[in-house]
Amino acid sequence: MHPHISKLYNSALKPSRLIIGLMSGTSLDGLDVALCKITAAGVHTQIEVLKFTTVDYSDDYKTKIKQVFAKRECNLEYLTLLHPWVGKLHGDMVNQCLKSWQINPANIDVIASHGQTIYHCPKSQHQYNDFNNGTLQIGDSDQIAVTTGITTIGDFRQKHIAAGGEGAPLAVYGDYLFFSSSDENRILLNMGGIANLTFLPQNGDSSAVFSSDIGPCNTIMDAYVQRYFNNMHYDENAAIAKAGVINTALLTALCDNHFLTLKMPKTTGPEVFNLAYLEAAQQASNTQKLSHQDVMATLSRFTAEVIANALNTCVKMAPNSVVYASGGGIHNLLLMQHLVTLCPAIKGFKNTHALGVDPDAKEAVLFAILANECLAGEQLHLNNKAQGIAGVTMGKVSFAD
Ligand SMILES: Nc1ncnc2c1ncn2[C@@H]1O[C@H](COP(=O)(O)OP(=O)(O)OP(=O)(O)O)[C@@H](O)[C@H]1O
Ligand SMILES: CC(=O)N[C@H]1[C@@H]2OC[C@@H](O2)[C@@H](O)[C@@H]1O[C@H](C)C(=O)O
Repeated sequence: MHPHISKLYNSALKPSRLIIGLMSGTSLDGLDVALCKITAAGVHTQIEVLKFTTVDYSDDYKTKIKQVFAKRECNLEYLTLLHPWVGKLHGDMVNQCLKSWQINPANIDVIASHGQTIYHCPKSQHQYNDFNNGTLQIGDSDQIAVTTGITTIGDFRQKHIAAGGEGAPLAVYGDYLFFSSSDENRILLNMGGIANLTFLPQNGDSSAVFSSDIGPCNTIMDAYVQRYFNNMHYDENAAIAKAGVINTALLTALCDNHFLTLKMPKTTGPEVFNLAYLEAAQQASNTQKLSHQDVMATLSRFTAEVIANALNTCVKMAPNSVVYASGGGIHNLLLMQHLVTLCPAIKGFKNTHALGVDPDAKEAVLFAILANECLAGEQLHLNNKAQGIAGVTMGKVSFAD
């Protein structure tokens, strides 16, 4: 047996493992790095987040990714070169974290790497009859493994697609295993570039559990700020949006979209919800001349209405649901205020801190859970046909040597 196989086998047999979860989301703000101690697997999973940080991306990284990100057409040579380059960079970032945390890489069982989504293409969003669902993440795991010397599990989304899913949201697995409760109906709401939710009814009926993208959260607002405000990545504390007035005509045009009418579960991305989407809505509502503040105020309300519709659909199925939010959008208090106003039937808005997980770390932790399942899990029986997720174990293994 090759030594790397026996090392992996031994990791799988251990009562607990040290796993580094890596998440690079659609907002392109940085690489989230969560060092987790995960004990057991499946419904017995226990997690301790030992360290968490976000390693900020340089402007150079953002510029390079934006050459291809969510674009229907791109330079294939550039994309081919970006794939190993991003992997190497993520590996370097992990090394930098381990050094500053004074942790010996030999003590880490595996790295769980999400990679950088470049294009997400569910069937509902493309016109090719011959093709089903597709999604593409770059940042090759072999590069991470070789750079860090740590076995790396990556490319999680492809198995979900192979099993009939859309490749997202994968949050449902970790959310179900770790955040389900027999005491309350829960909705785990992630507010990143795209908003998604996992519905966890308290009756423990796994066939009712589902996860779905909702629509845009920060993605259009971030793109707008980046286009019109020099050196700003996002509207910090909603300062711009708060100075504006909601425009009803633009709001109505923004809400008029096919994806938003589809039933959950469904997935989407910045391929649909982007500046072109806003510009089309402005044209349709003849609101091209609004101030930046009014546009941002309207986008904020639009985001809140889209998320509120999804939450209100869930709360009809599970009264007294409590929302546990995560992701950068929770820091946008204007958005959160709108949500509370629009969702009177939600029993409470909390964040995942209340459940023991830093809301900014949650997605990175979820990928550590998926890697743990890949190593030590048993077949999952969610029996959830609507989602097409029953019993798949995700991730591809890259060895360092
Ligand atoms: N103080 C703040 N005020 C307003 N918005 C904020 C604040 N802090 C973070 N954000 C928003 O959160 C975003 C980052 O969120 P996050 O890191 O969860 O996204 P992501 O993981 O890249 O997205 P996804 O989950 O869709 O892949 C920022 O781009 C910004 O829009
Ligand atoms: C294709 C892709 O990268 N999708 C992301 C994105 O960011 C949020 C939302 O859209 C979600 O579907 C997904 O990420 C989370 C981690 C998920 O799969 O659960």
